[in-house]
Amino acid sequence: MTSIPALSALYTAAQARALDRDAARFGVGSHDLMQRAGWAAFAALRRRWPEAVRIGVLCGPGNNGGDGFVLARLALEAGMAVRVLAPASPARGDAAQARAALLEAGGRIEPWSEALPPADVYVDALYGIGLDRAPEGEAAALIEALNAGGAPVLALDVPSGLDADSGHAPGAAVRAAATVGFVAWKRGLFTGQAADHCGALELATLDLPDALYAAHAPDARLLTAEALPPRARGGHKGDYGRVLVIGGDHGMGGAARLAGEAALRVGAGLVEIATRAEHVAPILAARPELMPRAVDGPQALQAACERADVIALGPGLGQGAWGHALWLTALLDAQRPLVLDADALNLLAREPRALRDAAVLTPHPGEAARLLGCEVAAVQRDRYAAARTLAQRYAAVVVLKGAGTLVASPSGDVAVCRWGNPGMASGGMGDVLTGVIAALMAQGQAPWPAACLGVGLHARAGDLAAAAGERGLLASDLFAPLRALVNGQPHE
Ligand SMILES: NC(=O)C1=CN([C@@H]2O[C@H](COP(=O)(O)OP(=O)(O)OC[C@H]3O[C@@H](n4cnc5c(N)ncnc54)[C@H](O)[C@@H]3O)[C@@H](O)[C@H]2O)[C@H](O)CC1
Ligand SMILES: [K+]
Repeated sequence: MTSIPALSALYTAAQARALDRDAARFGVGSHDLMQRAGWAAFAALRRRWPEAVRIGVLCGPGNNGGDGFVLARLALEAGMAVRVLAPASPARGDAAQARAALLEAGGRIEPWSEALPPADVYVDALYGIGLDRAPEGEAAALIEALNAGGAPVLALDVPSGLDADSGHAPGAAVRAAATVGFVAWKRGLFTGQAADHCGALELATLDLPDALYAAHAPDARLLTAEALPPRARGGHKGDYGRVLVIGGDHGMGGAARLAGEAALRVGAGLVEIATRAEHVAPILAARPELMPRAVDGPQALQAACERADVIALGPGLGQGAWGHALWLTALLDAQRPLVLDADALNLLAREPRALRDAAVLTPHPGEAARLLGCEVAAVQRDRYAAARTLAQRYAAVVVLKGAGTLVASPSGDVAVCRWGNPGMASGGMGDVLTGVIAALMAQGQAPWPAACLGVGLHARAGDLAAAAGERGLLASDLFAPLRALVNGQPHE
C-alpha cells in the first residue's frame, strides 16, 4: 500500500516520465508498467460498472493507447464484447506489443474513422501526458462523440484533451465519469478546467515502492484536511490575537463585516473594523461581537493599526481617495503582517510597491492578471506559473483562487486545494477567506501555514454548506461549518 506522501504528491508530465523511467531501478520496466496500468484500469472499470458487457476502447498513437490495448485484451479474455478504435499508424515499442497481443487474443482493431460503437462504457486511451496541442481531426471528432454519447467514459491517466501540467483544455477534451491516474498524480488533474473533465479521480500506483517516490521530489502537493489544536485551558482572548479589517467604503460595509465575522468564527480574540461611519451601526446590529470604528483618514487609522496583530486589507475598500489613503497607511506605516484582497490588490496593481511585512495576497484570476499585467486567459492557461510568479515578485504567499485554488510561496512551493464547488463563486466568499487567513495569522500561524490551512478550511466549509445545494450558497453559510472544522469537529 503506497503511503500518504505519494498520494498527495503532484508531478508534472516531465517528472512523471522520469518516475516511469526510474521504476526500472526497482525491477519494473516500461512494458511491465503498461501491463500493470492496463490491469489497474480494467479493475477500475469492473468495479465502477460491474453490469457493463460492451465496452468501446478508443486508443491513441502512443503509450496511453498502449494502456488501452492492454485493457481491451483483458476485457476480451474476461468475455466482454470489446470494440477497439485506433489510428492506422502502427504503435511503437510497448504499445505495439500490446496491440499485437490484443490481435493474438482474437481482438479486432477498427480505424478512428469508424463511428463510435454502441457501448455500456467507453475507455478514453487517446492521449495522456503526451498531449502537446489541441486534439484535431478524427481525434477531436471522437472526443466530441464521447461527450455527446451518453454512456460513461473511463479516462486513462488524463482525460484526453486536458493538459496534464496546467489543467487547461486547449480544445476538445473528454468529460469523463472517472479518471484512473497511473503511477503518480499529474498536477493538471486538480486545477483549472480539470474539475469539468476528470470525474471521480483514483490513483493506481502500480505496486511501485515508496523508495521510488522518495527519490523524486514532486512539483506540488495536495492540501490535507487540518484543524487547529485544542486551546490551552488557561487561554484568554489576548492569546488569540487582534485582527484589524480595513475596508467598507460607501455601500460596501457588508464585505468588511463578512471578513470580520469570519475571523471571529475561526478564533481571532478581537476583531476591529476600520470603515466608513455609516457602517458602524449596521455592523454592530448584525454582529455585536465585532468592533467597527469610523475612520475618515490615515490619522484615525494609525491607532487601530498599532492595536492590531494582523491587518486584513481590502474587503469593500474601493479604489477612491478614502480607500487609497487607508491602503497607503496600512502598507507604509503599519508594519504589521497583512492579508491583501480585492481592491487592495487592484490598488497594488495600479501602484506596485514592495511589501515590507509578511503578507498573503488572495487574488482571483482577474486580480492576478492585473497584478501580472496579462490577460486572464494567460493566468488560466498556466495557473501554477501565475501563482509562482506573483509569489516571487511580491515575496509573499499567494492564494490564486478559482477551481483548484493554488497556494504558492516565494520559494516556489505550491499546495493545491481539491475541495470547493461552483456555489462558492458568489459575492462575499473571498471576504470570508480573507478573514479566515487573517484570524489564523493572528493566532500565531506564519503566512504559509495560515494560507494553506485557511484555504482548506474555507473550501471544505463551502462543500459542507453546499450539501443543501450549490445554488443559493451564501458566504455567511460558511460560518457554522468553518467553526466546526477549525476545531476539528464534524459538521452535520
Ligand atoms: N508514469 C506514467 O505516467 C505512465 C505512463 N504510461 C502511459 O503513457 C502515457 C504517455 O504516453 P506517450 O506516448 O508519452 O504520450 P500519449 O500516449 O499521451 O500521446 C501520444 C502521442 O500523441 C501525439 N499527440 C499529442 N497531442 C496530440 C494532438 N493533439 N493531436 C495529435 N497527436 C498528438 C504526441 O506525439 C504523443 O507522443 C501516459 O499518459 C500513460 O497513459 C504508462 O503506460 C503507464 C505509466
Ligand atoms: K486518456
